[in-house]
Amino acid sequence: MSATINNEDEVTIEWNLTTLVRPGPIQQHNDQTGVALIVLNQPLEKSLHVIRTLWNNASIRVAADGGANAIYEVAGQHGDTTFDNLQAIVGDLDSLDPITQEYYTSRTKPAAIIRQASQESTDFGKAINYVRQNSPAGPIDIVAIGGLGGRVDQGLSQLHHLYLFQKDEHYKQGRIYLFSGESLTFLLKGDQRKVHKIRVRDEGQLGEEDAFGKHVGILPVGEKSRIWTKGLEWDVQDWETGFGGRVSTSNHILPETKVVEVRTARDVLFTVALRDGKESGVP
Ligand SMILES: Nc1ncnc2c1ncn2[C@@H]1O[C@H](COP(=O)(O)OP(=O)(O)OP(=O)(O)O)[C@@H](O)[C@H]1O
Ligand SMILES: Cc1ncc(C[n+]2csc(CCO)c2C)c(N)n1
Repeated sequence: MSATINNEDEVTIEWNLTTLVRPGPIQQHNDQTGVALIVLNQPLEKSLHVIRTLWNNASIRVAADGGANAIYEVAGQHGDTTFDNLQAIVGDLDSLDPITQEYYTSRTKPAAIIRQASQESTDFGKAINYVRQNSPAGPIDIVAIGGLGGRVDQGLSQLHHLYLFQKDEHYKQGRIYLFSGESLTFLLKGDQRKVHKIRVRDEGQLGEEDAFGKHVGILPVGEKSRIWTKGLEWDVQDWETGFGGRVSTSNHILPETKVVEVRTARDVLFTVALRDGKESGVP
């Protein structure tokens, strides 16, 4: 996942989504392997299969406060040791269950308990800062396991964190992906000279091997934008989008598309569905 300058005017930003969700090392934007995982406090059982893959692919694994309860409830308390190598629990710790804390601090490699009492930032924010301060090899991409189906303020705040922690136009501090049950969401930095090339299928991949479904949304959450797309059923050119105006939801990746291309004047959220087994992955 990298950025290359094509000519004076055009920059390609590559997003290799397929490496995130298949077993094996993940290639990051800076060509290093590994990714940091942050677990938020949302039910995990519906997407446990993908979460296990993400967990095994990660090099740093952190729970934001009550996120540790969520992993204990789906695994530890049932004798499933998949998540026992949790590295740290970070937050104000008002949600951390004492049984969860006892469990993760008594593993062979105990989790660190990092209490930050501030009531001015969320546990998600504290966890992002912790990861960024504890990645010795430099900037690291983060996958946050959340869920937008809980409280609306918390759900919108999860999206807000994608903006808050990715102010740099070149994602110099690392990219952040939000995995929320049925979809993967990330921030496309706005600049008409940038082409975001989003790989959703590998070359030669057959439809039944697809990790992603066909549904795509492009959401101008912060401000209005103009967008251009290639590879979707309803491609648009210089299309104004804004809340209260038009937004692109339920667009479809075409069956022959391996890489979706998006240009956007301003920052927008791109969201792609995970294949759920019922969906074929092709329209
Ligand atoms: N009901 C919810 N709906 C959606 N996301 C949630 C919800 N509860 C918690 N989260 C997410 O999980 C993180 C850790 O949650 P935690 O268990 O500490 O809840 P909290 O103490 O209410 O969160 P915070 O203190 O960050 O507001 C939060 O920062 C938030 O991103
Ligand atoms: C205007 C304003 N609104 C809400 C909070 C409270 N708050 C913000 S983040 C957070 C969670 C800490 O874990 C809490 C309680 C505030 N400080 N300022």
